[in-house]
Amino acid sequence: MPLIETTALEMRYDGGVTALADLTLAIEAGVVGLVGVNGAGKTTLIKLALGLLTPTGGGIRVLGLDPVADGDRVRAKVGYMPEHDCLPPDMIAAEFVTHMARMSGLPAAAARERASETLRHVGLYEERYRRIGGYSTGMKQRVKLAQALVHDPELLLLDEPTNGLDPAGRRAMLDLVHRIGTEFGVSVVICSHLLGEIERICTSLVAIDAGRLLRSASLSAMTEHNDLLVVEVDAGADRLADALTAAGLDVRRDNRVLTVRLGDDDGPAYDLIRDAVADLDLALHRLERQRHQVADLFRDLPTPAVTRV
Ligand SMILES: Nc1ncnc2c1ncn2[C@@H]1O[C@H](COP(=O)(O)OP(=O)(O)OP(=O)(O)O)[C@@H](O)[C@H]1O
Repeated sequence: MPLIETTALEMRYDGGVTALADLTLAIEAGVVGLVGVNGAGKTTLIKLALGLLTPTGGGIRVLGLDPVADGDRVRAKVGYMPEHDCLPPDMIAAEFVTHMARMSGLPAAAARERASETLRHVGLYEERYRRIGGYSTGMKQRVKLAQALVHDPELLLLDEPTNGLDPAGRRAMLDLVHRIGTEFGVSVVICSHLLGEIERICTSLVAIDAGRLLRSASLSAMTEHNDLLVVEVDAGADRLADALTAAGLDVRRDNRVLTVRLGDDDGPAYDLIRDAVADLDLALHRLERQRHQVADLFRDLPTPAVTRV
């Protein structure tokens, strides 16, 4: 069952802005990147998935449920980390996250225990009794993540979780999201306008632009090797390219890096490269099968539909 499935989904706001138009997609379990420039319609889709907005056309199902008719049941199974600042500055983090756990229906003692545990998971255990107003942006983002996780959801919806963070903070937040997706077995939809930033932690990507689906692709194919070998030498790449071409291989050279197309039988290419490198007495830096690039999937999208970093 897809996590989120939409059929000809349309959302027109009062005032005439069409945020989503004829959007049909299926988001499968895993860590899914929902990418698109600011204004593409990502937040609108998240709000529709949570039952916070009612579509003006088409349909949406989340974990098999209809968020319009069954919003409470959907929200019990889904954690939501909003993009905007929404934390009470005068509250202590442990109290706030406990409160959110209580709101989700946990009894008082279980809520306190679960809040501590969740704050530990997001790296705020030592700081949990401090006022949120005194936290750094990175710590606030972690509190937002903790309140989304505290009721043990099946699906997490994260709206631009790296917003406002410096590069190290962004990496740390994405590593944390990746751990949640892989170690805790929670599916995650992570919205971002930066494809290049989130692609490394995602199992699939969905790109939208102006409320329409541009591309949806699993990244499993991206982790597969293609049929090219990459060979990098310190110096003498031109001589190596000549020698390999003379030996019958299909070789391209870009400075010190050669790409060699493997035939049906890989063996001879490896042997020929090894022998040529030895004969020419070159320093070999790299010899590996090339992988597909995620960017290849999105290369032909109209710019600036997806921002790359
Ligand atoms: N409450 C609203 N009333 C009217 N228009 C809205 C409302 N909320 C969003 N919009 C418009 O709908 C479109 C999609 O906005 P949305 O916030 O869903 O995009 P987004 O991809 O999440 O971008 P961002 O990351 O900047 O929030 C935009 O043109 C936006 O201005």
